[in-house]
Amino acid sequence: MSVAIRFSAVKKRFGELEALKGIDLEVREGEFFALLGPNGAGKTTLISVLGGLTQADSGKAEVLGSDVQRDYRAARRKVGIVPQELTFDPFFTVRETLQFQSGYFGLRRNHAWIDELLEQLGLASKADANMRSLSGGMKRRVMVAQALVHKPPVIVLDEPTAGVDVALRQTLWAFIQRLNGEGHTIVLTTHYLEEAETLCNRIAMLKQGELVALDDKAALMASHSARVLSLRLFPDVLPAALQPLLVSQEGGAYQLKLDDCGTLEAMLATLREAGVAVQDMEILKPDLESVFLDVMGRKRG
Ligand SMILES: Nc1ncnc2c1ncn2[C@@H]1O[C@H](COP(=O)(O)OP(=O)(O)OP(=O)(O)O)[C@@H](O)[C@H]1O
Repeated sequence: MSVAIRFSAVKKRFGELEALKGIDLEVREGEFFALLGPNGAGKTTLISVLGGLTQADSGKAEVLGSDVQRDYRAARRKVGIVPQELTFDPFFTVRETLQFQSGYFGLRRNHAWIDELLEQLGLASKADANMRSLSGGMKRRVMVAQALVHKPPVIVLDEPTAGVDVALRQTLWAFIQRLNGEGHTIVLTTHYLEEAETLCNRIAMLKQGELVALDDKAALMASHSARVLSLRLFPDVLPAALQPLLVSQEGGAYQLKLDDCGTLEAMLATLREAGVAVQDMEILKPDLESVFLDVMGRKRG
C-alpha cells in the first residue's frame, strides 16, 4: 500500500521550546489514523507543517509524494485540513464561503459537490445564512465542508468534535466513514479517546514533541494494557500484599491490575487469608483510555 503522508525527521522549535523533536511517521493510503496526545504534545504543530502553514526547522513532510514546501500547490490539492480554530469571513454566506474556497482551487463547476456537502453536514437550511449568524457548532460544520470542497484524497481533522453536539458527531462520523470507505485517507486528532477507538485502525501517540507509540489499534491495546479487576471489599481494607497492584480507587471500589486469570486466583486467596470478603467484583476490559494513560505514564482517576 502506498504512503499518503510521510513525515521525515521533522523538527520545530518555538524559542526554547522544542515542539517537535524529530518526527518520523508514515500514514498509509486508505487508513483511518488517529494522532493522539495530551495538550501541548505537538499534534497541531505537526498538522500545520503538513498544511504548509508552519515551516519545519528541519526534516520534511509529504502528501502523496508531494513535498509540502517545495511542491506546495500540488501538496495543498491533495490534502484537506479541518483546523482546530474557527476562522472565517463573517460577511460571506455559507454557500459563498464554499464557492470561494472552490475558486481557490480553480474549481468552477463544483455546485453538485457543494450541495452534497451542505446536505451531508446538515447545513442545507443554513446555506444562505451569513457566517457570523451561525452557532459555534454550525461554524465547525462549515470548516469541515470547506476542507472537503476540493475532494482531497487525504483528510486531516484536528479535534473536529471539540464542543459540538451529539447530532453533528454522528453525522460527521457517518460522512467521514463513508469517505474513508471510498478510499480517502483520514487522520484524526481528538481528546475523545472512545471516538478514536471506534473509528481508527492505527494510532500514533505524541508526548512533548516525540512519538511515543505507533501501532495497529489491536496490537496497541494488547501490548499496553492489562485487564483491571474492580473489587468492593468488606471490611473496606486492601491487604498490604495487594497494594502494589492498585491502579486506582474509585467510588469505594479498588481497581487492581490483572495480568492473567491465574493471578486472579492468587488475589482471591490473599483476600481470604486476610479475612476480607469480596462484596462485588468486575473485570474491566482494557480501553484506549487506559492504554493512553499507560503510555503517557499517568494513572486513571
Ligand atoms: N506559534 C507558537 N508560538 C509559540 N509556541 C507555540 C506556538 N504554537 C505552538 N506552540 C507551543 O508548542 C507546543 C505544541 O503545541 P501544539 O498546539 O502543537 O500541541 P497540541 O498537541 O496540538 O495540543 P492541544 O491538544 O492542546 O491542541 C505547545 O507547548 C505550544 O504552547
